[in-house]
Amino acid sequence: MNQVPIVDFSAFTRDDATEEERKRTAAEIIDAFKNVGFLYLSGHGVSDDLVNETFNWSSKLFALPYETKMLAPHPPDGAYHRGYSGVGKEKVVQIDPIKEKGAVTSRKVPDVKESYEIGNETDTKLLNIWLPEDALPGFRPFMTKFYVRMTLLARQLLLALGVGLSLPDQEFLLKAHTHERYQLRLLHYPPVPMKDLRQGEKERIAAHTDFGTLTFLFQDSVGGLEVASPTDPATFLPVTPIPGTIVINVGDMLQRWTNDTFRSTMHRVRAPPPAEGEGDTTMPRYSIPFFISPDDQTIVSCLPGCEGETGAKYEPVNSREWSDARLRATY
Ligand SMILES: O=C(O)CCC(=O)C(=O)O
Ligand SMILES: [Fe+2]
Repeated sequence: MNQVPIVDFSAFTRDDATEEERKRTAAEIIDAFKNVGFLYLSGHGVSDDLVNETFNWSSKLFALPYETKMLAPHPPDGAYHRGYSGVGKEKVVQIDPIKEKGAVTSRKVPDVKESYEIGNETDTKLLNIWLPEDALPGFRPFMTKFYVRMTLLARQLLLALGVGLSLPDQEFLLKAHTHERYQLRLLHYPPVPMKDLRQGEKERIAAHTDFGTLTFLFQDSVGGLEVASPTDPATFLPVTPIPGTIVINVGDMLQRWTNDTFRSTMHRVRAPPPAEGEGDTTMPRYSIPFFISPDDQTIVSCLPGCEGETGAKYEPVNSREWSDARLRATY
């Protein structure tokens, strides 16, 4: 059974949506984030054509020769998360998001993936690292357009959270994300021997939590994404691709903001489910996460209404200092 719920977002965003419908949809999102930390969003308004086109650009990018991709190299500083990283460059490690006392697992086995990171084109501090235009003509304007489209969806989701959490200012979270210093990530997991993935000798992406506010993830039809079970965190459940949906999950920052009311759930990418006539090697897999994080220097402290019986569990933290420390640990 698929335990990750599907939420139809059109009942929140439709022009003629009633107050009742908006509240009900927001409540469904809150429930999913409390119980699982993941949901599938349907009715999100990002057209299939646009998503398909984005995947097409992504496969064109990764099909370029390595030397060409390296014309837009990710800087050595992990906190400058822009540009291209080749297979084996990034090693996802899990850091305790709560205690911040360093790595929980000391795993430093490289993931079998390559990635390309894109930020806000209007950001004057963290500039994007693009390929020369003639290496892949049209890529930059397209990705810039897609990025902007995703910021619109992020705004609607942040507003829905304000409604669902009954925040005194429903736009509170929206207002903490005005600079839109988000991150669009193109991921390519090249083919690997099936047995390596099945036996856990290699991973496409090791178990981790995301560290921002929310992640919006588009995945192709290959499969392999797994999420820790809400009832037994040692067991991972498949997040089977559902066409037309976006997988959305809570990041560590939002878990902390909500005083652990929401769950920032561990997830990973392993072997796709066994397929008939499968060979010795997995299919390549492409996915496109879009990460949203608060504005720099946002002080993240318990949201009103999330105190519960214990009161605020955590000291306020500065969002930028916190996430830079995590990013650096990944490189
Ligand atoms: O490729 C995927 O499906 C997941 C990617 C992911 O979890 C991440 O980039 O943080
Ligand atoms: Fe992730």
